[in-house]
Amino acid sequence: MRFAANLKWLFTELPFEARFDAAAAAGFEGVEYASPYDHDPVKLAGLLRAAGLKQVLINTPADADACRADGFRDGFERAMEYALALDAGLVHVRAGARPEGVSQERAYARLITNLAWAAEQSSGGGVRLVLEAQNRRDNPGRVLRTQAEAAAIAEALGAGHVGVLLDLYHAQIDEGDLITKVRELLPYTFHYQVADPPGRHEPGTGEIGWRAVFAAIRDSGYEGWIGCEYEPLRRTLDGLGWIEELAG
Ligand SMILES: O=C(O)[C@@H](O)C(=O)CO
Ligand SMILES: [Mg+2]
Repeated sequence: MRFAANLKWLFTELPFEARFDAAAAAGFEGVEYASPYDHDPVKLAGLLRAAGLKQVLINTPADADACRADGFRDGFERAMEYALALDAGLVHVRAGARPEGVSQERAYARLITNLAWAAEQSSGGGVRLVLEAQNRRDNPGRVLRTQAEAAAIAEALGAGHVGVLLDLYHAQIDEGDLITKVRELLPYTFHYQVADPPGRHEPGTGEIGWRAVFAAIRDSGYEGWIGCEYEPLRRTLDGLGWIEELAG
């Protein structure tokens, strides 16, 4: 299994630019971070190259949620520019939270319309899009509510390059039954992220049975990356033993 360091969450003991080398020195071959937009893409590409790292995933900009009527298209185009500059294979298209005064049904319809447009814009370009259903406790008002909804949208769009980011932290909080999800969502799962609830720290610090879950991922034949998107309990390096212990 291939683990990517999420540089928004890991190695925060260091300034952002220094996290690339730190991740590579710790043995990571890939990195992800939600928002590259405060940085020059050429500079980011140089940091990746110098550290010998692959950029695995970025998000669409935080002010361009796909459930909104305004701003999405410009934000998506910006995300695609960064994805191409960084050679990022995956763009997480943020579904976002229902705008005030807008019904769930209307926001959901807007999400589908925007995603259909984004799927068409990005078809044949080598960048794949993923949808992440986030838990309702941390994300009140979120429009994409379940892992099954995310998979159903990917299926309905039928684009082939739109799939699911199965974040096991969110999935555990709202739904549980993770091993079934790993197996049933495999055709749609382009990316995983991991953290252990309730604290969102390293796997092994909370309630998930990680040995069985990682064994299910391995047995499923999943070949993508697993993003480490957790808040280290102490220093990042001190907490990396779970990779060998639970997923080795
Ligand atoms: O799970 C999360 O919070 C992230 O993957 C994210 O993309 C936040 O928008
Ligand atoms: Mg996530």
